[in-house]
Amino acid sequence: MKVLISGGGTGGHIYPAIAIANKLEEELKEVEILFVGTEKGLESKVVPKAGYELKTITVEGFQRKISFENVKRVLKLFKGLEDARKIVKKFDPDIVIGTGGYVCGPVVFNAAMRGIPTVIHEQNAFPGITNKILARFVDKILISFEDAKKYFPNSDKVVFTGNPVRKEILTANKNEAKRKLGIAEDKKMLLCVGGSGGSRKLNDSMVNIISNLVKEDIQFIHVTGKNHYEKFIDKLGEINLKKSQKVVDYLDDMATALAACDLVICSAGAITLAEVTALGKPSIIIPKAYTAENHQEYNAKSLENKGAAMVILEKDLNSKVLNDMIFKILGDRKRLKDMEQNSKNAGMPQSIEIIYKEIISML
Ligand SMILES: CC(=O)N[C@H]1[C@@H](OP(=O)(O)OP(=O)(O)OC[C@H]2O[C@@H](n3ccc(=O)[nH]c3=O)[C@H](O)[C@@H]2O)O[C@H](CO)[C@@H](O)[C@@H]1O
Repeated sequence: MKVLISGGGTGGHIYPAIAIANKLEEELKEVEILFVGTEKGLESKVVPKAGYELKTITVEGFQRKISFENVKRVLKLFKGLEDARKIVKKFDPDIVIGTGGYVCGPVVFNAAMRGIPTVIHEQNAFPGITNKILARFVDKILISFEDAKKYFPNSDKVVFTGNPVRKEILTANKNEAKRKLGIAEDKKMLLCVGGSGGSRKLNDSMVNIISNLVKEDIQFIHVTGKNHYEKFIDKLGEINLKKSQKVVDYLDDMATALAACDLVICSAGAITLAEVTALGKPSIIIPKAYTAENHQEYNAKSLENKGAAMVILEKDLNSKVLNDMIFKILGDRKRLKDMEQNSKNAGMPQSIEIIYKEIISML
């Protein structure tokens, strides 16, 4: 069986695609998988590292105003459509799966026009523009929040599946992970990550908190995001970190870091939250402001309402507020335990099974 998967730009579109690819490989004896992304997107690094072949096409989103840049992007879209047509024709897939991001537009559209079975997965409660357009042409729409249904008029195609989590994360074990990281099993560990690109606001607060974590001998990994790393290290200045205290630009092995930690500080990307809850981790969530329809605040509040997380809005965020919350939660065993249980209850680790069944039912 041949499966073409396309999704990209940010981790939130790429990792669900990888989770689906992993599951298809695990379940089906003979499956050939090809990814289509862009050279510029994170997928050009992440997909080959995950062991899959990636073909790239040229496509970019449009600006919300009339501009010369948009004219160039229209031309790129035509080129992207032509590249996608060639890839789909040559690979001749049995099914095409799109997980969002501009790149999957031309690929999924082309496959649908050829009569190849097509399915899209939407990670957010408020669908992205590409999925909204593709919804008219595809055979099936998989959604992760019941609320998303109202944005898709042909509701007979819509199936609620939740967000898929990679197998390596679902199967990771806390003590094993702590051993792998070479850190103490009996001491608390903090993981701080602002989505696949990092969060400048979160970095600005964390840079002042790290000296307190060092003073209190708390184990941590802080992920700055690739574009923010150098500035962060500059601002941090001379500081002696222990082996159990790390600042990195990106985590290739999220499974180990997430499994090992006792508390996560994160932004509210849908896949990050699916992973955090699949492992039942308590969290302090700082939703990124100005995301489409403010969806990160919506994601974050829904976990806070379930008692799984505490939320700090970016407008209220500063080092003191975050520092106090970290130490308050870490120092309260009962609260940590309750949040852990509530987080587990909010998780949907079975999502990948549901998605797999839906895909198979189309063949
Ligand atoms: C600013 C913005 O609009 N962000 C959107 C984007 O977020 P973003 O791309 O940040 O996506 P998520 O936070 O949902 O997921 C990030 C993914 O990257 C992985 N990861 C992250 C950092 C790292 O160092 N290593 C690593 O492996 C995480 O484990 C996770 O699998 O897509 C999400 C899903 O469509 C949306 O909900 C977010 O709102």
